[in-house]
Amino acid sequence: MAQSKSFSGRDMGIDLGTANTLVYVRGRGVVLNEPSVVAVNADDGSVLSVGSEAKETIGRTPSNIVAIRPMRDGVIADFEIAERMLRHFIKKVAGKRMLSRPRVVVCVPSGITGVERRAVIEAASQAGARAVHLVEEPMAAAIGAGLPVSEPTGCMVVDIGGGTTEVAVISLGGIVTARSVRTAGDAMDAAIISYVKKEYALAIGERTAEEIKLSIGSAAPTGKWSMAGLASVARELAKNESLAGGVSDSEETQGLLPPDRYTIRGRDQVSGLPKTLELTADEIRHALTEPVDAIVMAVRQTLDETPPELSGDIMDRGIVLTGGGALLRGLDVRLSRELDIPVLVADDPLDCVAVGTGRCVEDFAKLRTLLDAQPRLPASGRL
Ligand SMILES: Nc1ncnc2c1ncn2[C@@H]1O[C@H](COP(=O)(O)OP(=O)(O)OP(=O)(O)O)[C@@H](O)[C@H]1O
Repeated sequence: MAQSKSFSGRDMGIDLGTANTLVYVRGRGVVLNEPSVVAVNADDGSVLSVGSEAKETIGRTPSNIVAIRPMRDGVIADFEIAERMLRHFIKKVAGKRMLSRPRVVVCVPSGITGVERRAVIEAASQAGARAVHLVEEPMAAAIGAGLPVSEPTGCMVVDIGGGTTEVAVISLGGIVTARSVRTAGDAMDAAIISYVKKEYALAIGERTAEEIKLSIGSAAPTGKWSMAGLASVARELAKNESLAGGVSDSEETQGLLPPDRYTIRGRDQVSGLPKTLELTADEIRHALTEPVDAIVMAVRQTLDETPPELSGDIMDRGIVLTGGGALLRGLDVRLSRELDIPVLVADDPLDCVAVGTGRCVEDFAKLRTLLDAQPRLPASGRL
């Protein structure tokens, strides 16, 4: 992987995500997939660790170490730290002695402003790129999901990441209508934190909330876990490494039946002491109502703005879900039921954006026209 091999000089595609950063190297595929987290010494500003190692420190740092997520809501919230993170990942992949500077295609949310675009280009250039091109996230997601983006037929992709949900209708190599809402996986975690606090006066951290979501979260009552869902839960939980709590019935996970209870530990806000609590899937589904409703609403509004001919294509073809949030159990069922349109989860939804960005690197000359689109008018931009 990236640690042992140097891909110096090879062009790269980078999915600079709120939750995870993935790097695709030309001719090699995805060679790096790490959390978008940097641990910094607050005393002197030095970077202590980046990626998986830094994520370990979230919620556990002594006061002089801060774990920073430089990407928030899908945009660069802390430019300096984002640049250091990018530089670290590019160096990790390209090797310390970069013989030639790579061309880099970076994937950005569709609602990004001109200032934010320039910030991304500058960060990647400072990190060692010789040329930087941007591809919009829903376009990359659609390419990665194998949708026929260049054909004169409408297809709809909904990419649910950590910070943003990107909804887009694509036809003839361009985004016809798009919506980017700042409600996605992180908002689901926040909703779980506030539910547990309100109902049980128990304080839990982001990592525990995410583990609850991965283990028993859902958008509609569902039956079995899909293989893709189960694999992603294992992968994401492994990134968090040590579980704060535990799934109550391990046989249920092995048999592909989602568990319906999850045990957590947190701090009782009244006594200040550690407390153990068992949560049910039903109450977590209830806790997720607001973010899930916001995602359904974003898709509905985008459909409302879609020209009728393209709507017909989408009715026939169905809506394709990508991004980690696509794996929330029952989300496809819920969307399909509310919108009366078939909804499909892409294969490997967590990798679609990186793979699509990678395709732009591999077929640069052919897909060049899909890159560096200018920001659209606010009506179809970020809410
Ligand atoms: N099985 C699952 N069920 C529910 N959510 C999941 C699952 N697996 C991953 N996620 C969530 O998906 C999100 C990460 O998805 P992804 O890696 O696509 O986002 P990102 O690209 O980093 O974010 P953004 O697109 O906003 O920049 C996290 O919030 C994570 O908790």
